[in-house]
Amino acid sequence: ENGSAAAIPIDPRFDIAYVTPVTIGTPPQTLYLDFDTGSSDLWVFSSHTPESQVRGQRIYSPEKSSTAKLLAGHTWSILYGDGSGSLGNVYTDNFTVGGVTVTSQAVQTAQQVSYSFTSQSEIHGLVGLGFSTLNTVFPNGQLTFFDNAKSTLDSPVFTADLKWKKEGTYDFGFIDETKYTGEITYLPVQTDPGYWTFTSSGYAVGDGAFHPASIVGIADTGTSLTYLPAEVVTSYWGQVDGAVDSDYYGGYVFPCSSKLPSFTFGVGPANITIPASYINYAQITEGSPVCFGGLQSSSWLGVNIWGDVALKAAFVVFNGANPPTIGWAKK
Ligand SMILES: N#Cc1c(N)n[nH]c1N1CCCC1
Repeated sequence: ENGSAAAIPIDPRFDIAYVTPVTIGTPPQTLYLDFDTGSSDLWVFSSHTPESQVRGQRIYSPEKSSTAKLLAGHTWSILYGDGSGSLGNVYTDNFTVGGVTVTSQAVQTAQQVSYSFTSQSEIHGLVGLGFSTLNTVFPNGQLTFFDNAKSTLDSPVFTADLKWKKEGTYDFGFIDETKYTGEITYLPVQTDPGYWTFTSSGYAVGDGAFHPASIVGIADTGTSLTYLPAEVVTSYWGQVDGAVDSDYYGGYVFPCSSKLPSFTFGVGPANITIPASYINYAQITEGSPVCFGGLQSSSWLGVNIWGDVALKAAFVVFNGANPPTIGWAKK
């Protein structure tokens, strides 16, 4: 059975993250979760989360679900690259997204969440869509929703059609030809250690010359911005009057009134152009004349990340066949 679900920006001012409605258990409990191709744990705010750490989030209560089963002796603990994290225990239960149901999905219930999760009331947990090798459940790692659902889908794929300041969609099991233009270019994926890792063929700043390069990075729906090698972002921000790489603000900032160039990245023989508006990410604070860039350096990260700023410029196919590939199309 195939499916389709909304990817809703959690903030109307800028695309910090997207959430998607899911139902868990019997009778169904609806939560809005962050679908994240950069991790592989499905965890939720729950009746096991201390009240002091819950601030408006919906919670999953396994004790209210007749189909919930404790996965005895199993725990989990995850730390994300931005320093946020969570931990807890594990149940299996019915899990449905956009009409696709997995009857015994490992649902990781949070017993602790870090403050950055407590402070974001619109995100009720995560659905990891990375490879199951990254799952943190101990002693036995669990399968992602996609790995569990794959065999029931017409095709072992899911697609991401994220949008700038608008609602997009995640589709499961099929490729909707109405969502893109031209051809889809498929690239090989390196599945070790478990991210959707691919190699971009280069970049161009605005209408400038294309610079062939091999940029190895991960396609990560759970990261707001895009983080690329210093030489790439330096050549981009070098074209913007008043842009500086600020220690104070933790990245490239620029006068909000500046005209930004677009950014084009290569996908095999094809390319995707990120409009300048997507790179004019947000004012530092409400009403500030200083704006934060959507393109930042990856040098302190140790990995290049094609986050939402890049993904929303394309229609992206996450092909879970053997071997997996990743497809990119203009839209
Ligand atoms: N850091 C980080 C990160 C990432 N690279 N992918 N998803 C992430 N998060 C999901 C929720 C919090 C951080």
